[in-house]
Amino acid sequence: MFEARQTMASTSAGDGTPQGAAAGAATGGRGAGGGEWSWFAPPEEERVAPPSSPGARAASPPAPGPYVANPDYGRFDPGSDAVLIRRTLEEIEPISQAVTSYFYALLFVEHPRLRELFPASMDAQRDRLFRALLTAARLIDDERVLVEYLSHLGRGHRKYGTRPEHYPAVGECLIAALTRYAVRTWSEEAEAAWVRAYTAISQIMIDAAAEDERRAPAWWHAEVVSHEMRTADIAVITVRPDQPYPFLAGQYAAVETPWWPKVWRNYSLACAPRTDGLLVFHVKAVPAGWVSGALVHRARPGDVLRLGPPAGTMTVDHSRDSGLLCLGGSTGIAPIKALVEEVARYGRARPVEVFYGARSSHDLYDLDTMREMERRHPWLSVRPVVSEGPSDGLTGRLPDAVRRCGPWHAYDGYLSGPPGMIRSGVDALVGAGIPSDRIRHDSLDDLAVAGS
Ligand SMILES: NC(=O)C1=CN([C@@H]2O[C@H](COP(=O)(O)OP(=O)(O)OC[C@H]3O[C@@H](n4cnc5c(N)ncnc54)[C@H](OP(=O)(O)O)[C@@H]3O)[C@@H](O)[C@H]2O)C=CC1
Repeated sequence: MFEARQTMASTSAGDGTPQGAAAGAATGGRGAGGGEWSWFAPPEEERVAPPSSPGARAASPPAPGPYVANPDYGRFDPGSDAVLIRRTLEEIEPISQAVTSYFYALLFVEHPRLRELFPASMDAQRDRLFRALLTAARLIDDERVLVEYLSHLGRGHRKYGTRPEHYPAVGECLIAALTRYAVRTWSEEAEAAWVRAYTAISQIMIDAAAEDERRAPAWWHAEVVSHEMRTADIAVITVRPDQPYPFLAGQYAAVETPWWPKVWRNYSLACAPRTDGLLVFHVKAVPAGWVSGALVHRARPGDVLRLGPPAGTMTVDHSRDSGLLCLGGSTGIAPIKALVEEVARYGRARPVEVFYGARSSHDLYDLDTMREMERRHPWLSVRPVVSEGPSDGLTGRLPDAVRRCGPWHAYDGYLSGPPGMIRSGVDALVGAGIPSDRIRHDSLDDLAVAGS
């Protein structure tokens, strides 16, 4: 069903119950995996792959050529195929756990070598696959956004060691899982639509990865150079990447620690690009958080982390003159601080209003630094907001405090913090007259697993 022009082996999904499947698919435990949706994590041996060229560490050999489905299936039709695909997804959404468990079980039984590419615990991985499918299905008739999303996904998969020849195996097992569970909506037409869609999706991801490989490494090693505890559970961690890390202020990076291989989490960079090349992260250890706990309580200078490529669109648009209205909740102040540094670095004064929220004054762990920046930059105003206890600033919830000030219609909005804060913050900013296309924040789906 799925073929590749060059090196891809043809695979067969089989249609029976995979023996011992559950054992391979899920090992239990709390969610783990990357901070972005992923189907693959890197094989152990690739973690020490040497750079292929002085400038860029390529994780894999050149792509073996375009991946194509059997031409009998024809080209993907965004109109009629999208209808069939959405019908299938609606049917399996309530039983997505069973479908994805079966999918991974089948994948690991049919392709046991692929098991080693994934983290030990598959719980979060299962959710991620389904969310990626839902997102792709939702965007399927918006080609520009879909290509952007899948290209990002394809580039992000390089750090897991994903190769073009992995895609047919995934495709075969996905179709087999859908065949088994989407009993009401499955048909020959539905299957053909899924094959076409999956082929198109894979090709975009493969192409984006291959293009990215020509200009950037798949990951960076980064040595911890300082580790400063700011509260009992928040650390400010500075790292030195092994080669230049080109990013924009306001972006985030996936981080893997040596203690939880193949488990990646997204953290915002808390600085604008610096001349010394160092990067800063603010990390809060969340209860039972594998990566955040390790970064806060275990990491020390000299430890080496891995970083995925920078991502995120919460960046400063220097072609605009409008002010920046920034809401940072707790460690969400990290990218806001980067944005302030970026405005200062660029050298064109624009009003920047920062609302920095936390539960109590004690939790405003970076207020002194923000106040210091405020003293240096007349265009910057920093207002702390606490929801409990005494405050030398505003009290109440962050979005409510912003609503009470203003007017804000001439500002661009930037939000960073817990997903609930971002949702109600967006409502507050829209209510204050800022059009939604001038409001930036990271994807709420990415945030759902970030920081854990
Ligand atoms: N790029 C980004 O968007 C980044 C996001 N983060 C995220 O920030 C979070 C930090 O967590 P944590 O320290 O526990 O945050 P807290 O729960 O302590 O919340 C921080 C602030 O946000 C407010 N807030 C929380 N939920 C809501 C809501 N539903 N509506 C309105 N205001 C709300 C809090 O008010 P109250 O005390 O009243 O609840 C508080 O002022 C993590 O989820 C992390 O992933 C971190 C860094 C970057």
